[in-house]
Formats: sequence, C-alpha cells, structure tokens
Amino acid sequence: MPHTKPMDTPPPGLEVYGPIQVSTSGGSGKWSDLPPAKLYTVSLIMKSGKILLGYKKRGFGKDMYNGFGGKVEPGESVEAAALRELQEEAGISANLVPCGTIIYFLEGYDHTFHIEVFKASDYEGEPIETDEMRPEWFDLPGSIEQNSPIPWDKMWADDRYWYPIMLSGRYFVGRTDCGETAEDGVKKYIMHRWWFGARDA
Ligand SMILES: Nc1[nH]c(=O)nc2c1ncn2[C@H]1C[C@H](O)[C@@H](COP(=O)(O)OP(=O)(O)OP(=O)(O)O)O1
Repeated sequence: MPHTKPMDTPPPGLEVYGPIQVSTSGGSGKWSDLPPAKLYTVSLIMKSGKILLGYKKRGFGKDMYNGFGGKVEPGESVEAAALRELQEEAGISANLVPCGTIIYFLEGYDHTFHIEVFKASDYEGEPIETDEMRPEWFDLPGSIEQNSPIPWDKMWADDRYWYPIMLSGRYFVGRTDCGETAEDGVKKYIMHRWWFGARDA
C-alpha cells in the first residue's frame, strides 16, 4: 500500500465544491504550472464483483489497462463522449454515473489532462475486442491489497490512489503530476506529487 501523509490544501487547478475530505496525498516539490486543459473521459463497468478494464493496443497509454474513454470532441457533452467512447472501444452501452474528476499533468505534454470518470453497475451488449482495446474482467478486491487482482503495475500510476475512493462509493477529485521515462523502450511513469479528496456521493 502506498504510504501517504494527507495535506489539507487542494492543489491548484482543481475545482473543489462542497465539503471534500482529503483522502490521500504525497510526493514532494512544487506543483507544476499547468498548460491548458483538454477534456477526456474514463468509464468503468463494475458488475457482480468484477470490473471491466481494457488493454490498450495502440496510442496513448499503449500496453496498459484502463477504463474506456478518450477525448471529448468539440461541441460534444462529456456524457455523450463517455457513451461514444464506451461503444467505440468496448462495443457496449451503459447507464453511466459521474464518479470523479482527475487533473493529470504529464511532463513534456502541451496540455493538462482533465479526466471525467464515470461508472456503471450494468451494461447493454457484449464487450468486444476493438482496434483500440481488448476488454478483460478482473475480480474486485474486498480491499486494496498488494496482491489485488487489479493489474496496478500495468495501469496509470495514479489509479491505485483513486480506485479505493471510487470503490468505496464516494465521489472523488484529485490531481497528479507525473514524469515519463523509458527503460528498454518501455515507458515508466513517476509520480512527483498527488492529492485526492473525497465526498459522500
Ligand atoms: N492518469 C490517468 N489515469 C487514468 O486512469 N486514465 C488516464 C490517465 N491519463 C489519461 N487517461 C485516459 C483518459 C482517456 O480515456 C485515455 C486517453 O485518451 P485517448 O488518447 O485514447 O483518446 P482517444 O480515444 O480520443 O484517442 P484517439 O482515438 O487516438 O484520437 O486515457
């Protein structure tokens, strides 16, 4: 489990409405100055004690597992984008509910990732492999442990911090600043600083 020492003040760039309790924070150094944000979605389907993730076959985040999602197109609502991406990447539809917001800064990128996260407890259709994603079900842990069936080591580094909040049914907001390196051609992401807060949904 990550060791964290919560800091009370929400990071810059994060809009926090209402009573938010700090859930986890850590790292050190100054928060980076944020470039302009682009809107993205991530959708997670959780049914019968399992979570559906997609193995990304190409593009940004290749060879990692993630929820289904992508860029919000100009003129499109965030909800419509989330539904479109779920259909395009997994071939399914769902009654998506907003469950969190992530501000993600990755060194060297010209924009900040503003990611709206959605969840659903049911879906319509059959998950299919697409050009972009290969869907796979993972058992949901009763608690977030190191031997969790969720493949943390092949996921974005921040996921292990906000999944526990999301799985507890609370709404979360957070920010992560990361750097990217490559070892033997394999990209690695190092978290410089992070902060996640939660409120009852
Ligand atoms: N730190 C992070 N943690 C996380 O859980 N998901 C992240 C993340 N940073 C980015 N993502 C997600 C957001 C979005 O679902 C995906 C990136 O979107 P993509 O680049 O795949 O967009 P598109 O599917 O629109 O791309 P193209 O089809 O290649 O234009 O990765």
